[in-house]
Amino acid sequence: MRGRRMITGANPGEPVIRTAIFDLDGTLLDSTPDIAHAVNRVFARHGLDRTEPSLIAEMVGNGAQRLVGDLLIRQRIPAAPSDIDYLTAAYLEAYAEEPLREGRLYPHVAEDLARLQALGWRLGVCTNKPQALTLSILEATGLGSYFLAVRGADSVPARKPDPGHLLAVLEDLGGGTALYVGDTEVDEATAQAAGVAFRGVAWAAPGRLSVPEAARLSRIADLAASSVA
Ligand SMILES: O=C(O)COP(=O)(O)O
Repeated sequence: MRGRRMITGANPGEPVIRTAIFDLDGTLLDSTPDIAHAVNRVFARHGLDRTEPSLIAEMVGNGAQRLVGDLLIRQRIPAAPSDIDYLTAAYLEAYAEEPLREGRLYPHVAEDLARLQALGWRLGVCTNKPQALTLSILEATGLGSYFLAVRGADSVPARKPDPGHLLAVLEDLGGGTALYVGDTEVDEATAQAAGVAFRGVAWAAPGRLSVPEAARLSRIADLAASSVA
């Protein structure tokens, strides 16, 4: 064991899990204000409607392209794939200018990741954000050093809910048994398809998870206490 403290499973003989992979938006970081700011800025430039951040929070999780496409559908704007490509590129460019404007880590995230790391956990990120933006945000929030593997949507052949996305992060971490921690149905479906145990966070937006509230993590550090699948 690499950690200073021995973690034992609930029942003797059950495997002890010390690998955790995290979703980013809505799980580690409340990025809704920054996503909303960037996408609304670009939409306004093209005479399109503004969308309330609270509604955007319900739509994030399937990547930038899908968010832009879904916002256009909501506004009943017929758009060719090339229009969606163009607006997505403009949105991501605007976002990259201010990767951390008003976005904030959820309470205790940094200290809890530090605790898991100190206990010898291998930690990774599996997000549908683009890789470069993900790395900028991890650096800006000071979380970068906790993760041994990070994969954004454009660093794999197919993004979440394709199980290959999560499994690529797990392979980067050396394989074995892991937990995936997320806040949306996309994360839940990805974990299920990959055969990885899932933990939902207590601060997920209403209606996005089927995991009962009582079974959700109220703190990330709670993973250390329930590390058996
Ligand atoms: O959809 C996105 O842009 C990112 O979402 P995720 O970090 O929850 O995967």
